Amino acid sequence: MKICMIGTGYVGLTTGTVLTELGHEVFCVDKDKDKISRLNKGEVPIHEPGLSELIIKNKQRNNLHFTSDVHKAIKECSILFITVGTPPNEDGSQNLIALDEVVETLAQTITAHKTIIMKSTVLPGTNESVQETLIKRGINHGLFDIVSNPEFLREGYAVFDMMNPDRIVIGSHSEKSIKLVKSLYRKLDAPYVVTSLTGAEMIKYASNAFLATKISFINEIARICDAFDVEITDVVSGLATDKRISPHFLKAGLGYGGSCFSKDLRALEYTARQKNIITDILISVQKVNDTQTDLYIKKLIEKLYDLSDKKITVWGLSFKPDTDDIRDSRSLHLIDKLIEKGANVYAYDPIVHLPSSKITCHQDIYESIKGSDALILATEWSEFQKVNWIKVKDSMEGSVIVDGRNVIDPVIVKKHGFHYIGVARP
Ligand SMILES: NC(=O)c1ccc[n+]([C@@H]2O[C@H](COP(=O)([O-])OP(=O)(O)OC[C@H]3O[C@@H](n4cnc5c(N)ncnc54)[C@H](O)[C@@H]3O)[C@@H](O)[C@H]2O)c1
Ligand SMILES: O=c1ccn([C@@H]2O[C@H](COP(=O)(O)OP(=O)(O)O[C@H]3O[C@H](CO)[C@@H](O)[C@H](O)[C@H]3O)[C@@H](O)[C@H]2O)c(=O)[nH]1
Repeated sequence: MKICMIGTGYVGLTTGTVLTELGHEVFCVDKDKDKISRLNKGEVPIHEPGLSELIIKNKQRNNLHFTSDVHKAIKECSILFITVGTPPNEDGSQNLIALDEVVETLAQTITAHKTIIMKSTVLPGTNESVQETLIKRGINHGLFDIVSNPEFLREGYAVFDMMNPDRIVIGSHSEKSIKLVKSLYRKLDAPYVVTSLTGAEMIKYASNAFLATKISFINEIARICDAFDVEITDVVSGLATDKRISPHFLKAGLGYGGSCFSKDLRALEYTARQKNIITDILISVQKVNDTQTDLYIKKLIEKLYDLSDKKITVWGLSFKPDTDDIRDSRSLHLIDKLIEKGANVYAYDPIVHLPSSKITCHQDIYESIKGSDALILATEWSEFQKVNWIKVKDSMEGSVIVDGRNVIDPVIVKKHGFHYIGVARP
């Protein structure tokens, strides 16, 4: 089947590429001409394990194309995916500028039947309003169907998650469209959840809200554990064996970052408020997350007394390992707070190099800790677990390590003379 992917970002590029792997022909479109030109030259604009290999393979097979000619791509294909960004506005509401642009393009272009599949995360009611707009703009109701097909991939595992989804959610009342979407994914082994347009939209928000709640829950429990000198990892082991709880998403740390959780929780809270629903749980989840980095700044101050003019090294800038994405990264929040306190911040990340005048970014991990008073591990790249701690200790001026992700073995670093501060790890 011929598919047009409108928006070639983390989701669009991965979805488009995986769909070619499933046997379809895909035209990935983006209004960012530079991105399209880089992709056509063979450059992959994002870091996502396994993605480049699949792009190269499917470009060679001539079933993956990159273009900025959206009108032509829409005309060419009867299946259109929408994968543009839906970032937050200041007040938490959803910024739909990109989606509105796409709808306008659709209104100008559609002359033959299209199945429009919404993969961008949009609030309940958005797909119905897209439908109404197209009709108002003169597109006959019989010329298109809208399906909500939210995406659940995690960055860093995007290809794996798309190939091995836990479920495929389809929101539609049209039997024909439901059949069509199922046929797109027929090679995947996953259960389908078929519901209404708004039902599918809501499933996406409820999933992210639940996952973020698990993280803030365990971070709150970690705060209590810390006060009682209880090891959080023991508590999690005890919780994880209960099948009703599950072992996943219970890693205490600096909190959740990334382009989705904070944005989606704020949008859900905002839209609920429009209906006079006060989302006490969602508000608390965000409050815990927003204050989580402060706890570790406080612990650092307790050790170093004053951060002004101290040299602090931060390892990890991306919001999680195996991605170059720094959107809402906890590491960057932490760095801002360190700078506010007068610290000189040095950083190292295996992929991300920030051209910032506020911090010094090193390309070599050992260079980054030379003369440092303290080291903070903010993102758990696997490289950090293989470092030579003797070399690190010799290079540093001080001996404090803040392990914001609980991945360093405290026994080993203490043996090398470090003062270890983990997340509820007495
Ligand atoms: N990133 C994730 O892990 C993830 C996972 C699931 C769902 N989502 C959702 O998917 C959507 C996309 O997220 P993303 O991270 O891929 O965003 P992104 O910012 O990486 O990519 C969006 C792309 O759309 C392009 N674009 C904007 N307006 C356009 C237009 N009018 N025509 C063509 N292209 C246009 C942008 O140039 C950009 O390349 C969001 O709604 C997000 O919430 C993201
Ligand atoms: O136990 C955990 C798990 C995650 N995190 C943090 O939570 C954030 C988000 O991690 P993760 O969910 O793995 O990455 P995302 O790529 O943001 O994926 C989330 O957001 C996507 C966008 O909506 C959804 O598609 C995914 O299902 C959902 O997991 C990161 O900062 C992690 O460090 C923790 O602190 N503790």
